Amino acid sequence: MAGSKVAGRPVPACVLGIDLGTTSVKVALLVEAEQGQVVAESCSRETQAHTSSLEAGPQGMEQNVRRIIRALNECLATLPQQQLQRVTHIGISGQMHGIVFWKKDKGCKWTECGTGPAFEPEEVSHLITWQDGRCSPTFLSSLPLPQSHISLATGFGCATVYWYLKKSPDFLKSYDAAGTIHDYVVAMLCDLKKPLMSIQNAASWGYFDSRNKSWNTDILKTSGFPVHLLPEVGDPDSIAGRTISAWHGIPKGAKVGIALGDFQCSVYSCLTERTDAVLNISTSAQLTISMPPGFQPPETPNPSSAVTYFPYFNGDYLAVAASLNGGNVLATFVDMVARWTEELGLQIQRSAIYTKIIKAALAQNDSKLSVHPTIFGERHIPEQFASVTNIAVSDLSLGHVTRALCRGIVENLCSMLPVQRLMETGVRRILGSGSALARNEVLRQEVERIFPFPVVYGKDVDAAVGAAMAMFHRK
Ligand SMILES: Nc1ncnc2c1ncn2[C@@H]1O[C@H](COP(=O)(O)OP(=O)(O)O)[C@@H](O)[C@H]1O
Ligand SMILES: O=C(CO)[C@@H](O)[C@H](O)[C@H](O)[C@H](O)COP(=O)(O)O
Repeated sequence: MAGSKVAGRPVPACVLGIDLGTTSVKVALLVEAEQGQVVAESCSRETQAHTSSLEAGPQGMEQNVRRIIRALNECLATLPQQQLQRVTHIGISGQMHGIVFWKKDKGCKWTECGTGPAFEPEEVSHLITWQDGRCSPTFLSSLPLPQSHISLATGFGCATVYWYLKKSPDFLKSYDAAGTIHDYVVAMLCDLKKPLMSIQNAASWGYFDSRNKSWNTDILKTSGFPVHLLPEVGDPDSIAGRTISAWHGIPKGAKVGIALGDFQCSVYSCLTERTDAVLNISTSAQLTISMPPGFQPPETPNPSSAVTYFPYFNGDYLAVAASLNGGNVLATFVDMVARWTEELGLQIQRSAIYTKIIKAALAQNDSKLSVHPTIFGERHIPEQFASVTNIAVSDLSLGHVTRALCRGIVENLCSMLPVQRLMETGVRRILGSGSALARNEVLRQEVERIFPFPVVYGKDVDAAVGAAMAMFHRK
């Protein structure tokens, strides 16, 4: 059942948007209304998917795909059946750069659950995420030079494949398909024999030439890279296929869009003016501005540059300060407080710690502490870790430290893409997105102090909304 028509094509009645993030899964149901698309329902669930890496040890950052899909199923099970039965299109986004391997025809099995058929992962590897640190700078420099405008970094899909090829080759022999976690979900829903990947995600894997939209196949083949694992690549507005089964009440045959980058979808959910800058703080953090139509990134990257150019929609690019240090810094601080508390013999829920540190920081309007928060390094300076300076005995309360930490996260992003450059490019407004921002008033206060522009906030399901909107707006 479709709504009105646009350019002769029936407009979807109801679209499901999904975001498979690093910390949580978000889903959103969008319906056509007079004022445009509106969010009728949404849900988020933490995945708790972090798991140890058998091959890479402490440098590995891997997630259990079964837990990610379980969180997705839990989210969908909360949505009203009568709405799901109206879904005609599904837009899917997720954490970029990472890689999942699976065995073709055995990637999942479909079973009956409370809300109809659903799939469960079968012969699937862990997700090696964008936070993975197994590829040291020395290892990366031993690899062939990519023909791409984006510098190769640890946690990028192709770098991870090279690591397995050289350090654990038997691992690769078990699989004959690969993609990001959201490419995996698209492939399972549509029973794709060959995974399909959007330019947005291909650019995040490395060894991808965005200009001619192709993998560096010759470079990769010459070095023994298993090119059969590389997905087919398609434009961001492509339809990957149709669902092969009813899914949580969504009718069989629903159109599924090619999987998209989460940060591009977060931007797409709110960016309306070219004078807008988007600040997304989720597990990671990105500060982004639009590049002019027709912009093409330089042929070769500047590895020391903190700004990269990421494919967006319709051939456009975004200039992005993509920090590895966002909400994950706060999550690590909360985890540290929890562990210290447990060592002192007390138990306190991490959710309670978030509430208390935010409340303490709201009561502490300023702090002279200076926190450089890069506990995860940054891609352009991987070995510069965090530091705290100007520590006075008067500034040691939980409130001081939390306020300084929130300010440091925002200042770090501004050191990568300075306010001065935003002003020079004509930015007039900051659009805020991501759960870490939506759930933390101190972080919002520090954003509003640091940026000399009005700040407008989205919801905490922005990338899921953006993925759904992209389906509505397909040409
Ligand atoms: N109870 C909470 N209160 C405030 N912030 C929280 C809370 N729980 C998690 N967060 C923040 O939210 C971040 C995760 O945001 P989310 O949008 O779920 O990430 P992603 O999109 O990467 O999966 C965490 O890194 C943490 O900083
Ligand atoms: O690192 C970059 C871009 O290079 C980020 O924009 C990247 O998309 C994100 O870190 C990952 O997609 C993870 O996003 P999230 O889970 O933090 O929302």
